[in-house]
Amino acid sequence: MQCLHPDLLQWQSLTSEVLKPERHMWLLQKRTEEANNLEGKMEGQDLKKNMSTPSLLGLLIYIYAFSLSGYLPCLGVFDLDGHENMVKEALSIINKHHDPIVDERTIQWRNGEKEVEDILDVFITIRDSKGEPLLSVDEIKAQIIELMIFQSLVDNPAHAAEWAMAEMINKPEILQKAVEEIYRVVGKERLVQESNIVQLKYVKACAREALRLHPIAPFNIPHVSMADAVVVGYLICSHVLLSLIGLRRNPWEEPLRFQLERHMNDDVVDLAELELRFISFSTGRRGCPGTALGTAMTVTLLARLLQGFSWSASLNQEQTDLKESMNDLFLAKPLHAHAKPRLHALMYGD
Ligand code: HEM
Repeated sequence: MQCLHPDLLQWQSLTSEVLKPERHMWLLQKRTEEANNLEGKMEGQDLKKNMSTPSLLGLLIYIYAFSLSGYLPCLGVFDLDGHENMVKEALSIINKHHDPIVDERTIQWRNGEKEVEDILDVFITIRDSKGEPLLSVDEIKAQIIELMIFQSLVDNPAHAAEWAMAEMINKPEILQKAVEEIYRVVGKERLVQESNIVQLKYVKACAREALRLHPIAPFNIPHVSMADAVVVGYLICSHVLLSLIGLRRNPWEEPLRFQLERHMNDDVVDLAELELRFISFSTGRRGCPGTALGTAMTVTLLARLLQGFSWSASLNQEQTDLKESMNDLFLAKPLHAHAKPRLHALMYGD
């Protein structure tokens, strides 16, 4: 039985094509190069230096922001809260940065100078059942922004790793155990690889606990179930949004404590939580298709930060400040911590 809107079916087949397991493996080499660059560039660098990133993060705020015209559409033309203007401004900055890359790449394909090397190439070359390009150039540009904002790809792994680090620096015994696990499994002579993730149970529990305690947004992407459903014993009526903040608290003891034991009893520790005792990647038909990629990025980032550096609160502070921002669920102030390299200099590249 086909019960999905054709546009949704197209969107789902597109995302499953772009994020299918073969592609995940195919892009491993590129992710490893990026991770290696990060290790080398860590000291003193601003990791959010891409000029379009602040605009993307700004857009995330407006996905959930209260807007009067959302309730009284007739007021939409007045843009009373200024959201429309701010979203337009942010989109124009993002487009200025991304459009030339898409345009140049499309020309390379037209001139036959290119082969499939990354997800942008996949978007350009993907065909429909008649062999025609599935997406126009404008649709490709829209898809890329969509992938970056709507799926929070741009910051979900960094958000989880930043919160995990902030929590762990305040709990040196946890930090120490995670580092010991990394040295036991991987050692000091080579950097953590994605293939090690399966053995890094304790590090994964740290990332999982960060995802539980610090979701990136207060509500799930506006997906609702069409019929009543039971989630962790709670009846959720149809058309109700799940609150990520509520779920991080309800089924847990001492829910606001960063406590790893709650995850260590399972034989396998995964970042995905299929029983929805909290929401990391969610589940079901609209669950995150980037679970494998999101897990790989989050755990590798966290593990490499722990492997490569000794961490402490920034100078003159005993603890990191764990206050949440007033406007969103990010740290009120970006994490500033003291990182001292502890591997051989050759491990940090040039
Ligand atoms: C730590 C990393 C990530 C987390 C925590 C995460 C979490 C989520 C969540 C909670 C949803 C909503 C599910 C729902 O409403 O039921 C979602 C949707 C989605 N995510 Fe992720 N995600 C992550 C990384 C990624 C990555 C790396 C990609 C792709 C490159 C991705 C692609 C998507 C897509 C395409 C959807 C929409 C699915 C749909 O609408 O059917 N995500 N993600």
